[in-house]
Amino acid sequence: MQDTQQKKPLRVAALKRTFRLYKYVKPYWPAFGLGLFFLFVSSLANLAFPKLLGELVDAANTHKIITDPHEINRIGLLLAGILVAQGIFGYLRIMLFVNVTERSLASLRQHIYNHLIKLPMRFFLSRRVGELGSRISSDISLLQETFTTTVAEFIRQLIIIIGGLVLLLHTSVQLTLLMLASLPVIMVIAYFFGRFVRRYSKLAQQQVAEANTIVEETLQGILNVKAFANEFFEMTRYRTKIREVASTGMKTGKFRGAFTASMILGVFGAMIAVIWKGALLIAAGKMDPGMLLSFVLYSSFIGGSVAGLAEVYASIQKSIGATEHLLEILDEPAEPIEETTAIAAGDQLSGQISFDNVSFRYPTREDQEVLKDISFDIEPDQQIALVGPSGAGKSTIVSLLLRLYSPSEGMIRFNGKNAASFPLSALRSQMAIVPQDVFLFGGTIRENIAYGKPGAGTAEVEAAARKANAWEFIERFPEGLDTIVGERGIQLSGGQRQRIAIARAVLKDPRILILDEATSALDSESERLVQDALEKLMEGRTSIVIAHRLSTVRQADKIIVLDKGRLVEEGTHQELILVEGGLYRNLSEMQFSH
Ligand SMILES: Nc1ncnc2c1ncn2[C@@H]1O[C@H](COP(=O)(O)OP(=O)(O)OP(=O)(O)O)[C@@H](O)[C@H]1O
Repeated sequence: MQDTQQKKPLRVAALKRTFRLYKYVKPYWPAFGLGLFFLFVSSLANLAFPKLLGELVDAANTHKIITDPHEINRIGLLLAGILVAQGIFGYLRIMLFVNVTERSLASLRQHIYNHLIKLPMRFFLSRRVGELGSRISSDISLLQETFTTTVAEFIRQLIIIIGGLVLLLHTSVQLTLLMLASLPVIMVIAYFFGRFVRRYSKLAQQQVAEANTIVEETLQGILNVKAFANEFFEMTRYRTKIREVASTGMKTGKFRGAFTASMILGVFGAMIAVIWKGALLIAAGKMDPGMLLSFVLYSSFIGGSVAGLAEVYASIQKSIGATEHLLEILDEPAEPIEETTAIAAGDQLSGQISFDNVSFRYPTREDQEVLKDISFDIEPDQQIALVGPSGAGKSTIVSLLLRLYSPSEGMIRFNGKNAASFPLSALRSQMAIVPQDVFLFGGTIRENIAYGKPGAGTAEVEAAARKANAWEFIERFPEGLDTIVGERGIQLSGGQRQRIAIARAVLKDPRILILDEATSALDSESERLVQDALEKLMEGRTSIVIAHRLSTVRQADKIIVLDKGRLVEEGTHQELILVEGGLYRNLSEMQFSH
């Protein structure tokens, strides 16, 4: 008892949350309403059948000698008319519902994606990409089924059950009561099995998502899978998950089967009892055979609807699960990102940056202080190098600059003003990053370069490619700028990918440039081309280089040396190389000693 009391408000709350999604249907109310009307009319027409069929039989029966075929023909024609009307209404209803569903789902999909892409990095740190992707596709497909079929079925069945019951009572109160006596049994069965079906369906959804994650992750990292000869390892991993999915599915099947079978047993049991009683009434002259026929047909309609209602119930349970997943995403607070058209004069970056006593912990690992009390100043157009052993916190500094995260303590300033006071999009649109492992989209070279400035024309893209020393290899491809780079750019070499990323940054023309130097050495020719392009790119803007090879930082205006999250040294190459026992000096000696 206590258990149900605790559960009830939760269920109602879940249902209420599901109804929040109905706002996506709202704009299409007229079509939806018309669909409901057709549904209503065709369900009512459905209810006329048993009555008319009963009358048809009685028309034949009461006029024992064939004297008046007229009445029989009239009823027959009426039945045919209703049948045709029902077909037309059914067609219109389905068409309207599908239209409404498709449009509202498109808007829901768009809405969820728009929201997802604006979520802060913190959200993505604790989720797996494959799982999110599968949620968007499978949960929405589930809702699609609910919107198109389930809702309509639910309404149709309710009309048939209520209308049917009224007509049953009208035909024979005694038989109706007999029929209704079976209802409590059916309801108990529905409640009991429905709970299990819901529990296992949710589990199954989660397991399918996990299995999909394996597929997506291994396909994305196919190179690693092959290089490590881990195909069989992955097959086993997948097999384990798939078996779990199958076994959960089969468990659900058992309950669903038992559920449906007991429903059918209950319904047909009641039916037999009714026919038996009806036959006795006919024998006693208290009922016409046509009436019994109507009664049985109504009862079977109602029985069918009650059984169908169970399916609908299970399906609604499933879509509540799906809705909860989707709402979880929608309820995450997004970053305040807006489309930047023009940047306000006050938000224009001069290139001056300072870190004032910044400390930072990643939200997913609160106990580890990754940056400790970091302070430094960068003047406009300076070249800064961030140096330090692996894990020192160099990339974290860059993430904070991009405001992917906010400092736990202290403040970052641009133009002397708190970074948090700038609109996020204005800030990010004035920075560009050339990352260590360049990410290219699967389209053409042109699309990948133009990513730095969506809508850029061919001339602009070409100029950027030339500046980035990328034009010489693009030109050699038969398709030029329209060469497809392959999934994630695998059809290009490392040096070529980097130059495309540089061209992208050239096109963006940022005030602040961030370079994460590649650790993997390129051949000397590519290296020279990349280095030359970078130097051109750094001119006339503030640039921050995460340097892995110290040979490239000698020209820097300032080198910031980090170690285990602390700023340990700061100065030019000339200054730092003289610090006895200094980290920079040690690192350089190590690099140049072999
Ligand atoms: N998303 C994250 N969540 C939790 N901890 C992180 C995250 N990213 C990095 N760290 C931790 O923060 C510390 C600093 O990492 P960071 O990537 O800034 O170092 P780095 O100096 O750039 O190293 P490398 O030269 O190897 O790229 C490391 O101890 C790392 O484990």
